[in-house]
Amino acid sequence: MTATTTATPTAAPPAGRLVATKGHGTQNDFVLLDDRDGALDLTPALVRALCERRAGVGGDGVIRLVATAHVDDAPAAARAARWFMDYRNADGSVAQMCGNGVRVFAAYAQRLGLWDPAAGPLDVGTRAGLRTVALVPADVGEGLWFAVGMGAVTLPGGATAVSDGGDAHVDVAGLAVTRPGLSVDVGNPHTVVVLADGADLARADLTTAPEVAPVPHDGTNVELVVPLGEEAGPDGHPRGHVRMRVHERGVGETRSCGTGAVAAAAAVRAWGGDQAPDVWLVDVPGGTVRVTLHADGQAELAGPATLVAELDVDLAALPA
Ligand SMILES: N[C@@H](CCC[C@H](N)C(=O)O)C(=O)O
Repeated sequence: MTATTTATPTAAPPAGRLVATKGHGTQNDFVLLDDRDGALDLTPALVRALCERRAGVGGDGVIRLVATAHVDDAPAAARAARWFMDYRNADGSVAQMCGNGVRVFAAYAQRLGLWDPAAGPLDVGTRAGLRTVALVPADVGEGLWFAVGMGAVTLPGGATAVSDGGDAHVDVAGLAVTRPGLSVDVGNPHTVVVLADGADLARADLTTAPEVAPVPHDGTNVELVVPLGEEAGPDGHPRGHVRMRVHERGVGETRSCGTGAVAAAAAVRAWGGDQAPDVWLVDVPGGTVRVTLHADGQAELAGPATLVAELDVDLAALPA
């Protein structure tokens, strides 16, 4: 049951202009567009121009808020949501899901008057299915975080043991040897590689995409993780802790990836066996998020979402 409100439509911008909002979740940054009536022709070229960091607005991706009724290729499960997150990577490609993005989408829906958190969670349609967002107390710092029901997390290559490491081989520039990688599906594809320590993590060169073999059919996001051990959580139960860097499909290295954090937690728990914790803090260059892995295979991602600026974009001034 979605808790959306009936908001008055915004006035259309003048011809040649686009009203946009800039936001981020742990410094994974996005250009947000209010296209609730589905009138915008969001071409790959427009996405690339908006995301361009020097001549454009700058972002790891574009998030278009649109009524699900206007999305022809929305999966059946997403049709229960009134609003749909149409997510595009900075290179113009379409992605099924974005864990940081869906939190920022919720903050944006709230700002637009389309969601009242006091009335209940927000249902969000995505290409990976239905996602649900609610406000929760922050784990790190003050204020509120956005907690997202992320759906099922699966290991397409099967569960693995530490000694096996995974179902793929990953070659990361800057690291001497090829590492095992574990494929994790969070609605979008991930390959998680465990490293020994922070020195290895710092040494990894993510200015080029890690080479994954066998080559994933639809590409993959690659997470490099270093386990940091366990600590007691606020409820007294042990909580796992990892540090992560990520190379995102369709973008390059980013300062955070929410689906990647879920994949990292799922992989480290698979390597750790039955005794591994269900709750994980994942430190990324842009901050910290919390992942909860439920016994039924469902995951929750919690973290901050920040709206930074309202922008009046001159389309004619964007790079070609
Ligand atoms: N940064 C996002 C993931 C965005 C999509 C990804 N690059 C893909 O192509 O699958 C996140 O926070 O999950």
